[in-house]
Amino acid sequence: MTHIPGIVITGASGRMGQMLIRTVTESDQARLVGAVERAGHDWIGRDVGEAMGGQPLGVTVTDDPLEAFAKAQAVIDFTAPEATVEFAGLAAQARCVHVIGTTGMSDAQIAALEPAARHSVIVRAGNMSLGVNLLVQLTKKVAAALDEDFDIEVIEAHHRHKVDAPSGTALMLGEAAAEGRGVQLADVADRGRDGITGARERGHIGFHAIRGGDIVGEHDVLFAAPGERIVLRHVATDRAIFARGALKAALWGQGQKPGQYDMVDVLGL
Ligand SMILES: NC(=O)C1=CN([C@@H]2O[C@H](COP(=O)(O)OP(=O)(O)OC[C@H]3O[C@@H](n4cnc5c(N)ncnc54)[C@H](OP(=O)(O)O)[C@@H]3O)[C@@H](O)[C@H]2O)C=CC1
Ligand SMILES: O=C(O)C1=N[C@H](C(=O)O)C[C@H](O)C1
Repeated sequence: MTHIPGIVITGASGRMGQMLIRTVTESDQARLVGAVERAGHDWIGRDVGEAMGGQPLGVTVTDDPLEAFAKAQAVIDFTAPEATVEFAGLAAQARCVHVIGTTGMSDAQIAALEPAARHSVIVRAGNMSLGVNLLVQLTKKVAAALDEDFDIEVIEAHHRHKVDAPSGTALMLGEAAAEGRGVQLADVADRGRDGITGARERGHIGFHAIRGGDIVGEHDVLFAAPGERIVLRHVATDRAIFARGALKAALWGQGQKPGQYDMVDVLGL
């Protein structure tokens, strides 16, 4: 009989947490075996399906991540940077695949994942959708094909609750553009403009963030030259695309060697 991996969802009450619970429970390739929230959250001790306003799912929300991870083969984690660093250590102890969708992580927080990745499989991406990961590849190609006469700007739009900017996706697209150009993003990134900024610097990559309403996630990569513009665009209208990608990553990670991977590995792009 094929083994069906057990999955724990952290940040179960969040926008992505609830979408992930629906995606895992609707899948015949995975089982929901745990739901984690922080200590003191009013969902702790309740059945997660009932807490979401639906039928019971037979999984009680816990504030003890290690106890939940010990019963699972994968953890899908769309929470907050400090929580994700803590969960990485616990997922490694439990030898679970750790799928990380959390964005806004600092360089130090990303480096703190490395010890865990010696013992477990980590799949991390600022965007788990097929469409965005394809757009990343296209951005790299277009940037490599064009010279610095084309100014590159990354424009993103998200809902009013988003706490980090630029978005993880915008940074992935900026990294891809920089790689295509053969430069380091840190040397050329201009994050937002305000006041007397001076004329645009040739070869720089600009980032701009719009926040409003319930926008799920929109990303444009603009290549603007005198006389013409190219715009590469992705529009997300349903968070299910991220949840489906994350579940795919959790299943792909089973049996892989410990280490850090991304959605390009998972999707074979
Ligand atoms: N990679 C991708 O494809 C995508 C990534 N994201 C990213 O996922 C993250 C979450 O987004 P979203 O769902 O909209 O945010 P929400 O704020 O709706 O959800 C985050 C959840 O994580 C919980 N949480 C935070 N800290 C802890 C902790 N220490 N222990 C347990 N739970 C914790 C929060 O609980 P509380 O409310 O109590 O703080 C909340 O339930 C963001 O970083 C976002 O950018 C989002 C969509 C797609
Ligand atoms: O916070 C969100 O909502 C999203 N976050 C990710 C990001 O930072 O790019 C992915 C998606 O755009 C939605």
